[in-house]
This record gives sequence, structure tokens and C-alpha cells, in this order.
Amino acid sequence: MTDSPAATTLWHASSAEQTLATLESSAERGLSAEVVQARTIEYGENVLQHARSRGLLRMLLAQFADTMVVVLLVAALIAGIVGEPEDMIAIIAIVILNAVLGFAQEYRADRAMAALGALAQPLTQVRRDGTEVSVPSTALVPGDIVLLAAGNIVPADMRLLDAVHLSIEEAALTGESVPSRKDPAACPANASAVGDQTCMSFKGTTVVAGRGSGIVVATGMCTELGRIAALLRDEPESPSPLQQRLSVLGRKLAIAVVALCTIIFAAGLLRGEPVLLMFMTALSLAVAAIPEALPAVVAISLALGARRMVKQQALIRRLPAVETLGSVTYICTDKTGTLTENRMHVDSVVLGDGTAWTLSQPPAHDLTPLSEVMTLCTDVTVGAEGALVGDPTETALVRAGADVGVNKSALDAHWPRVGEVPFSSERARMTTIHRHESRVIVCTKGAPERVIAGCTSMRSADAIVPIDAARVLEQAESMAVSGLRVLAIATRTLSEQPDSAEHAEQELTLLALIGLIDPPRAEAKAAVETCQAAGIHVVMITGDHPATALAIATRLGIARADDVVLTGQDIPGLSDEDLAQRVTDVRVFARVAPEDKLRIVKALQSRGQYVAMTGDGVNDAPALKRANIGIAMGRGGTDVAREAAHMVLLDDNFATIVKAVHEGRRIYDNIRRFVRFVLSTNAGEIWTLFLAPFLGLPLPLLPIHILWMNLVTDGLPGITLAAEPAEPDSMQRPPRSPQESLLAGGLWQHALRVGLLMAALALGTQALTIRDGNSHWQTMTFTVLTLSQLFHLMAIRSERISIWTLGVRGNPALFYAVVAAFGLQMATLYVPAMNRIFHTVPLSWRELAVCVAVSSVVLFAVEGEKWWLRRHHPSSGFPS
Ligand SMILES: Nc1ncnc2c1ncn2[C@@H]1O[C@H](COP(=O)(O)OP(=O)(O)OP(=O)(O)O)[C@@H](O)[C@H]1O
Ligand SMILES: [Ca+2]
Repeated sequence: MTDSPAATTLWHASSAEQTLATLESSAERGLSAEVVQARTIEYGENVLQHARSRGLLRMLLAQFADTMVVVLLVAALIAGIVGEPEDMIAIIAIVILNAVLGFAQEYRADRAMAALGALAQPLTQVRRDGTEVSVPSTALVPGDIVLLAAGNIVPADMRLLDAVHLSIEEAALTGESVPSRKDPAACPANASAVGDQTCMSFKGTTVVAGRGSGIVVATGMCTELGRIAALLRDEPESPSPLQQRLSVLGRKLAIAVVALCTIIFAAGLLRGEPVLLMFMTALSLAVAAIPEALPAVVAISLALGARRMVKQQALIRRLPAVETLGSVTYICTDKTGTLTENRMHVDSVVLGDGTAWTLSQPPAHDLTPLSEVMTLCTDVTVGAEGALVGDPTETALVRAGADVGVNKSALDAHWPRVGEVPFSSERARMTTIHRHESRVIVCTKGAPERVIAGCTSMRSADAIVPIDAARVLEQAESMAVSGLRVLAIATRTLSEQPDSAEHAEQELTLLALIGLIDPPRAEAKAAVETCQAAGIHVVMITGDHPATALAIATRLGIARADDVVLTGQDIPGLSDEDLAQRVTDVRVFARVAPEDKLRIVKALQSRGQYVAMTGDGVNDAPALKRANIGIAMGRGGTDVAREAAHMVLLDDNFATIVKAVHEGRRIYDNIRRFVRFVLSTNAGEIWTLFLAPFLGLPLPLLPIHILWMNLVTDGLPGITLAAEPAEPDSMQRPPRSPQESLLAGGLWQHALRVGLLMAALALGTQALTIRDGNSHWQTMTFTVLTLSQLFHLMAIRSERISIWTLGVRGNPALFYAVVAAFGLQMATLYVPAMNRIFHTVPLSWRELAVCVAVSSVVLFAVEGEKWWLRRHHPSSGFPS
């Protein structure tokens, strides 16, 4: 990468023209594809160099760096030198196999996360070859002409070319959180500090309002941001709450296991077993039974879960969100575009005096002046073949205008725009100013109450009359009640340009109220029902009119028609305590400002709720950050909102949130299943070795057996529990408390019980076979324990549902894993070379049948437990 021109030029001191000339670009056409290609080679990608990502070798070596594995390897070496080298080789082989499997899993998870990271890359609007295109911001090169809009994160350092009300918050660079107003014309030559360079914008800062364009002068590490070394270090992803709790659990279990292994070791010595054998036994058991891999398993399930979710259009940006999604008790959602289709069309036009008609009727009045005003007052652009590009509310207006013969392009050419106040959710309106020769017109559209506040007159059926504001508002209300989105359109004629655009929004003449239809999404109603069954409250939070909001909410089953709607006017008057009091009764919040969203989240959280909140604007970011699950829109949303969110809806669809919650519950359940399985099998092994000496039995298993079981029966097939489909009732039970222990619902009791049963079966087989004078007792004990773990795996797939109902098809991976593990176990019995390594003997058919029959008791016992659960706790998910 060569030095960027930024290193040598003071861009802020050169004019826009000079900058364009130096970088050989053009404001209208941008760069050509060839130049972009050449400059990409010259300057590299527009990325900050992150702390090196973990290489493959490092990842592989990390598998061996685990303390327990190191201890085992060292012990195996010592054992090999003083005792049997065959054992040593076998142990090392198993450890390597284990590490390779761990590596494969982690690698898959890593790849999944990298793919998600690439998806989360923001796009930038650039002008290249004379057309506007969206490119990943990593693909920018110096000389590119970039278009900025409110909500963008500035993708590179730029010299601004033009700006309309452009204000940019530069706290990332300057620490100053008050946005600075940008002006391409004003740049003091001696403005050395970043904060003073008003004609520049810098990578990593955020556009909070307005729009503009600029020419890229520096990319990647050559940007101001790139120079600040401290900002380049990636924050490490902190472990998820579940992972943290698992490490605590793991540590406690480790202490217990070490204590038990010490007793086993001592008991063996007292009975006169060889020291080395006892030492290796105790050590193998410790390695096998300490569930130190659980946090890693969780990380992998979360990553793979995130990958599955993205296929359902939910992009996870923070991994722990996957596990906590299932705990959500409140979903606070936007209306427009999330619950509705955001595909609008004009339904009706109503004049100030109540004269109304729908678009199906031929207009009784000349609609051209109205249509011209509402067409001019939009940022819609006419793309190829006349397609309208822009905000759906605005394209609906332009389309309606076109229906009465108003041509957007021709109108724009006739009335060039000379000033504007852009739309913002806070102002809920937008104004543009246009000039033709000496005539100037002001066009305003927006929320009726805001626009009418600036109107002094209105158009009635046959004249311009003084406005009757109360009557018009009533009119708007009655349109909203039927679910229409209502916009007021107003205008004013001036003889000269006003000194400021804001001053233009007065003495307006109201032309009409426009009613727009935005149909609810087809799948939204069912998704709301699913939430209600799953104990999740759905709340609508919208910038729209209270009556429109309530009408749509009622249609979707979120609210009842007589529910109260809390509005943005009510909320500031409520103290935090009052709001917290009332918040859980409200289903619809309307005309809400982004600050109110933050207060609503806090109020719900203070009531112990676990809140998911959607948002799309710059000012939604604090609420998204604060929410337990902040959800941004992938299509309609801003970069800033996406950056702040835990999850991005790629299709902006409410139903996708519900799917993600469903998936989150499934993933959590599967992690729980895995923990249940691992703890039970470990308990089985421990009980067996611990109890044997007290029952006067010889050492039931050799170290190699223990390690084999650890790998073949719980390590490998256990992982396939992650592929288990959701239980059919997973969305019919209340959300799990995020504080709930992983071991809740009788999990550890189950593990102890089943472990004890496995040990009883193994030791019983051992005792009876020894009594019969059969020298095959160790092989049989080993086989019973292994097979009983496989039987347990099949039964444990559901906490309640019988294996006969589950069938094989729900989780074929698990079925194959069980078959494979069974085959491998048979290999240790019947392949002569394996006999030598495992110190086993080929069992007779009768002996094998006994082993299978005895171990199947575990399956029937666990099925019996489930049957009892279904009988006595028919409704609840997890009885405690
Ligand atoms: N392009 C626009 N120009 C002028 N006014 C608009 C425009 N878009 C929306 N409005 C008005 O501003 C209000 C607030 O808009 P905002 O985008 O905050 O919320 P919304 O789109 O109505 O609903 P939601 O918050 O559910 O997305 C709208 O109800 C409408 O009256
Ligand atoms: Ca909106």
C-alpha cells in the first residue's frame, strides 16, 4: 500500500475544484471502473487493520493448550517410559483425534462468524461511471464520489462537495458529542484540528441529519481514524452469560471430580493395585469427567445457531444475543415496514372543508396544483424506465401525481429546488423551496398537526378560506381511525427566497389531507399470535398518528379497539416511576420520539422485563443499545442503528423476530440437552469407578476405556444434539428467566440419577460375570457402560416427548452418530488389533446380547421418567 495523498496534502485548505482535479475525479461522473480497479491495487481496501485474526495453526494448537489435555499428555509420556508404550500411543492418538474434532468444530464456527461479519458490512452510495451504485464501504478508493445521508457512518475521509443541513457527530475522533454543521464552502486554511475542518468529513463519524456528497481523499489506515491506534484494537467479544455461568459450574465440578478421583486413587492403592495404573486411571477419569469444554461447546452452538438464523433473515451481530433471545418477554416494534408492508398507495384526498374523494372516483376538482406540490416535496428519483426510487411514503405521492399527469422530472426541471428542511422523525414534516424565474414556492408535507400549526388558510371546494384547524384535525383523525396514514400537504408562494428554510414554514395554505394505505404484512398477525402463546408481549411503538397506530394494532391483534394509546405528548409529563407503573398496560405508543423509546425500554426493564426493541433511525441507537436485544432494520435502517444493534432484520419483517426467538429457544434447549447428557455420562463413569472398590470389585475400567468413552460416546455423538429440532411446544411456554440456572428443572438430579443407574448396570454386570467365573467381565463392563450412554443419548433428545413420537427423522445426524459409535465399539471387541490396544476380548453373541439388553434399561428408565413427567406436569415445559 502506498502512502495516501492525504499524508501530503492539506485537503481542507484546497477548494472542491482543486481536490477533484488533484484526484482526477469528477463530481458528476465519479471514477470509472478502470480507475477504481487501478486505485484498489494502489491503495488497498478501505479497511482498518485489525488485530490479526487467529490463524489456523494457532487454533489447532490451542486445542492442545488446554490444561487437562497437557496433564494427560505428560502423564501418558511418563507412563509410556516406565510402563507400556502401546498405551501411551493409544492415549496420544485419542487426544489428537479429540483435538482434531474440536478444531473442526471451532473452525466451522469461525467460518460461520466470518461469513456473518461480511454480511454485516455497511454499503455506501457512490457515483461511478455517471450512475449511483451501492458498494461495500471496503471497496472505496481515493477519488470516489460518496453520497451521505442521515444515519450513515462516514466510510472514508472526504472533502465535502455539497451539503444540505449536513451535520455530523465526530465524537469518535474529537470526543465532542455535539454534532458539527458541515459547510463545503467554509474551511479556514489554518484549521488544523479535525473538529474545525467544516468542509471535511471523517471515517467513522456519523451523519445525524441532512445529506451531502464528498470526494474520498483517504481510505483505510490513512484516514484520521486509522491513525488513532487505540481505536483499531477490536474489543474482544465478552463471553455470553451462559458461558460465564458454565465456567463457574465447570470449576465447581472440577473440584468435586478431583476430590473423587483422589479417593479413587487412594482406594486403589489401599487394595494393592499398581501405583501407575491407579494414577493413570484417576487422571483419565479427571480428564474425562471435568466438563471444561462446555463453554467452547456453547460458543460453537451459538455461532452455528447464528448461521442458521441468517438463513431466516435474522443477522446476529453480537453472539450472546442468540442464547438470550429465548428469554425475551417484550417485543417493542416499529409499525411502518415491520408490521406493515411499507408498500403505500394513496387512497383518498380530503380538502380542509371535508370535501373528500377516493382515487377510484374521478376527481371533481383540478388536482394538479396539489399533485405538483406533493411531487416537488419529495426526494424521489426517477430511475431507469421510469421506476421511482425513494421512501415508500414519497413514491406513493409521486405515483398519485403521475396518475393525474404530473411528471416528476419535468416538474423538477421547471422548479429547481433552492432550499429545504429535510424530513426527520422529530419534526415529522419536510419542506422544500423551489424557484422559477422570480417566483418562489414553498412545499411542505408531514404529520397533520405539525403542518397545520404553520397554516393560516386552507383550500376548500371552491376557494381559499381561513383555516379551521380544529375541524381539519378532526378530519385527519377520522381518516386515521380507519387505519390510513395521513399526511397534510401545504404550500405558499413568495416573491423572493426566504433567508432561512425554517422561516418558510409559516403562513402556509393547506391544500389537502392525503390518506395512504399501508397494508399490514400477511404473516404479522400469525406472528403476534405466536408471541402471545409464547408469553411474549407485543408493543407497537410508532411515529405515526395514534388513531392510525391503534387501527393497525387492532387489526393485528396487538391491542383491542378500546385500549389506551400513550403518545409522545404524554410521555414527557410522566416521571420515570409513573411511566414504569403504566408501561406494562400500554400496547400502543404513537407519535413517539426516539428519546421516548429509551425511556420505554428502561421503564420495562425496571419492571423486570426482558426487552427486544426495533429501530431504524440515528436517534434510535441509544434505545437499541439499552434494550436486551436491540434490533435494527437491514433494508430501511441506518448504519448507525445497525451498528448499535444486537441483531439485524434483513427483511425488516416482524415475523422474523419471532422466528429468531423460536430459534433462540431451540438453541438454548439444545445446549441444555448437551449439558444434561455430558453430566449424566460423566456421572456414570465416576460412579462406576468410585463405587467399585466399596463393593469389593476390582478396577472396572482401564484408562484407555475411559478416554475412549469420553471421545466416542459423549464427545462425538453428544454434539449431534445441537441438530435436534425445536420441541413442538417451545413457543407455547413462557420465556425462561435469563437468571435461571442452566441446571434448573431437575437437570442435575437427572444427571445424578441416570449416572447412578448406569453405574449400577455396569457394576452389576461386572459382579455377576465375575461370580460366574467369566474372564470377559472387563470387556462386558466397558461395553455396558458405552452402550448405556448411547441409549441415554437417544432418550435424552427430548425432556418430555417419547422417543417413539420423536422418530429418527427429526435428527438423522444423531441416528448416524449412534450407529457409528456402536460400530466403533464393536470394532474394539472384534478387530484383533483393537483387542490388543484396548485389552478387550471378542464377546460371544450371548454375552453381547446381555450387554445390549442390560444397557437398554437406561432407555426404558428415562422414557419412564418422561412418561411420569407428561402425566404429572402436563403443561409446563420444565417442572422444577
Ligand atoms: N417523507 C416524509 N415527509 C414528510 N412527512 C413524513 C414523511 N414520512 C413520514 N412523515 C410523517 O412523519 C411521521 C413520523 O414518521 P416516522 O418515520 O417517525 O414514523 P412512521 O414511519 O410513521 O412509523 P414507524 O415509527 O412505525 O416507522 C409520520 O407519521 C408522517 O406523518
Ligand atoms: Ca419510521
